[in-house]
Amino acid sequence: MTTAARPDAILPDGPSGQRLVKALTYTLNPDRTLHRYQARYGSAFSIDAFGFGRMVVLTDPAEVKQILQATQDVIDLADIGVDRALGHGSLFATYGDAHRRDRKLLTPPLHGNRLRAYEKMIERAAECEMATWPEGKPFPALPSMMRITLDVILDAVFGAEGAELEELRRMLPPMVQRGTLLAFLPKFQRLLGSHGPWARFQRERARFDVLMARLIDQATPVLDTRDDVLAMLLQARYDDGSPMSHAQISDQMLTLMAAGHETTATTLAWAVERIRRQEGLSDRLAAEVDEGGSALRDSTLLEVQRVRPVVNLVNREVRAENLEIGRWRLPRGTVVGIPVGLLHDDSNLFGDPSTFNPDRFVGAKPNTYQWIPFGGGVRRCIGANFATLEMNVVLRTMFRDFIVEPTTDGPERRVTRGIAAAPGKGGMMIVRRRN
Ligand code: HEM
Repeated sequence: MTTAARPDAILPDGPSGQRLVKALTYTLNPDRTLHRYQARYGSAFSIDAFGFGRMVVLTDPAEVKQILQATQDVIDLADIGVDRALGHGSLFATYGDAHRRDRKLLTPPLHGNRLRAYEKMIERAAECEMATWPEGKPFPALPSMMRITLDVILDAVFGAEGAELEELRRMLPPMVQRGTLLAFLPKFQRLLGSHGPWARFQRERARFDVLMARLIDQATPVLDTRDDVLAMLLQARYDDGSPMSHAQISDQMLTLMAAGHETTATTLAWAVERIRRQEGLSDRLAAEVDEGGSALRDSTLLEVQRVRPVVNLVNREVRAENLEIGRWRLPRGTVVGIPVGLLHDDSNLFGDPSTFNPDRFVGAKPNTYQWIPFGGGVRRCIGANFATLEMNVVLRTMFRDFIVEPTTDGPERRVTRGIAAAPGKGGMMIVRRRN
């Protein structure tokens, strides 16, 4: 235990020495590093991480629950300058009351009955991509899933068509990847001046705003005929009757794309990777589709996200003068990390945690503060229901039309891409069309 910075602070111990080296070690292999520190320091430790600086990592389920349940004046998302990439209006760059107000407007288009409107469209996007799949030859699932989830977002969220659709489809994935890197590594922003990645990102962002202005102009006269998220946001009103500004809407649309595209596609690639390694599972999932059921598919998705969460760490920053939590006293400004994988690996929470067992969730709902691939509390992923529906429809379409061949290959290792931790080979798959 150390008492650091402020004399009244009580922070957990952690590795000392070269901070840059430690941060790099964590970035290159977050899973192994976090497991190692947990074995060495116990349920709480302090580490260095790019973008966050010194961070207190908590893995005790009671402490994690306390963090996720706390109000936003006590602890909120860490401010790591995400606005540089996503804009000041982004849900990731607003806090407290401003965040609550914006979240209230963004929630309806991504929940409840609205989701049903997207189901057919998701199925069409999946069918279109799957029509290109080769039979009997290995190929990685990830690029294919990335194309499906991109098309779904551009349709369901942006309502994009024609020339704008084509341009957004081309520009958004590399732009978001550059933006994420620059948000986490602000020093790169000065690199190479007007020829560097930051200048390029700014040009792309300006072009994105032009395209958004066009999409808004196209949508405005026909709002009542549209059911995409953009059209709903244009009609949404704050409690005082005012609308969201177009600049804010542009920031939110980029945010939804950045948060929802790669995460959903990567989880689907893991689903393929895990399912192929579980004897008989592929056949059981296909039989369930034929019978019109979904219990095993739902449960498989929950279990894939337990054993292979694509977001490694949920972060918060203490806003209160002091936060007393368990043995610790965390002063204002302390960044707290909740390592999703370590919680999911806790044998007190999940029996035989290292075994992939899709049946464990059949007929059993996971605990919201223990199964946390979507984070938790007032900051829980706003797209969780949308992503769950999308993943479900993609798997249903896949098992309806294809036999997914099992494999005896070893597990693919986790590699961190821009935002998500992906299977190292992209989730290799071999399929045959069902007749
Ligand atoms: C499997 C897919 C997905 C995963 C694993 C995932 C995971 C996460 C996680 C871990 C967080 C942080 C939660 C926290 O701090 O407690 C988050 C936040 C967020 N996600 Fe997702 N997400 C996914 C899909 C989506 C989709 C499809 C969208 C939108 C269409 C989306 C939009 C957002 C937004 C806007 C936030 C910020 C919420 C806020 O701060 O209030 N996500 N997501």
